[in-house]
Amino acid sequence: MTVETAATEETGGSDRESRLAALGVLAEQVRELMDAVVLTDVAEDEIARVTEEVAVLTERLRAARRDTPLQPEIAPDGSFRHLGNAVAGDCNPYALPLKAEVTPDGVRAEPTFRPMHEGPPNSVHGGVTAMILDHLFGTAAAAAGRLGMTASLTVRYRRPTPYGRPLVADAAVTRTEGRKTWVDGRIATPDGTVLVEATGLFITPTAWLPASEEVADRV
Ligand SMILES: CCCCCCCCCCCCCCCC(=O)SCCNC(=O)CCNC(=O)[C@H](O)C(C)(C)COP(=O)(O)OP(=O)(O)OC[C@H]1O[C@@H](n2cnc3c(N)ncnc32)[C@H](O)[C@@H]1OP(=O)(O)O
Repeated sequence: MTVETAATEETGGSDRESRLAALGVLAEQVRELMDAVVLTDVAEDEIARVTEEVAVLTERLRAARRDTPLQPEIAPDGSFRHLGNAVAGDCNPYALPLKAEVTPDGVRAEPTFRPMHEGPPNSVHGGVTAMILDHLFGTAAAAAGRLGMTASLTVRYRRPTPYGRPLVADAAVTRTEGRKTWVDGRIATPDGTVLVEATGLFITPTAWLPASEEVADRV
């Protein structure tokens, strides 16, 4: 795994940080746009006008483009970040973005899902909650010095997951064996009602072993 270090101030890092912050604001605005699309009830001719305007904006952004989304890197403050990631990336409109914090037991987050995550009527799609747990589990493994790829994820859906209100998610490593790491966790309401729980198996690719322990302090 190759992780670049973000540009420093001497190499124009503050300009880059400012641009990335602006991209984060754009991504958040696009999330608002996506919710507006799934909820809008405006007239058809207004939908057509908005579609034309969005097409123009899309072309403006395409005027200069990278080959891939933003890749993992060490931020100026020394922490790991992956701004283009589909779950945690501030600059990816598809991401919540999930903010995980390391706790004495593992990791914890307070995800709030959105109307655009609709699955069954009025609740969050099971694939979306599984994705969030998958990422949180990978973060728990990394924080324990066991950076890995998901080999399997078993999800148990206990209650429909609502959007529009803060929930609590946590994950912790339960067992290790060689390059294998098992992680358990859940998404629950703040009062502790479990909505989704899962168990994941993460495997550290042999090539990642040298970086694996080093990353723990950067998560
Ligand atoms: C400075 C940097 C900071 C970084 C700080 C990062 C912090 C931020 C964290 C972000 C967190 C993101 C979390 C998202 C995580 C994804 O979304 S990952 C994407 C989804 N997963 C994938 O794409 C994985 C695709 N699969 C693979 O690449 C490979 O199959 C794997 C999983 C790496 C394993 O390959 P391998 O190492 O070649 O495994 P192999 O030698 O065949 O088998 C090893 C052992 O595992 C077992 N095994 C292999 N596969 C499986 C399986 N699927 N099920 C059960 N057992 C299995 C084998 O049987 C074998 O067992 P033993 O015989 O040793 O008992």
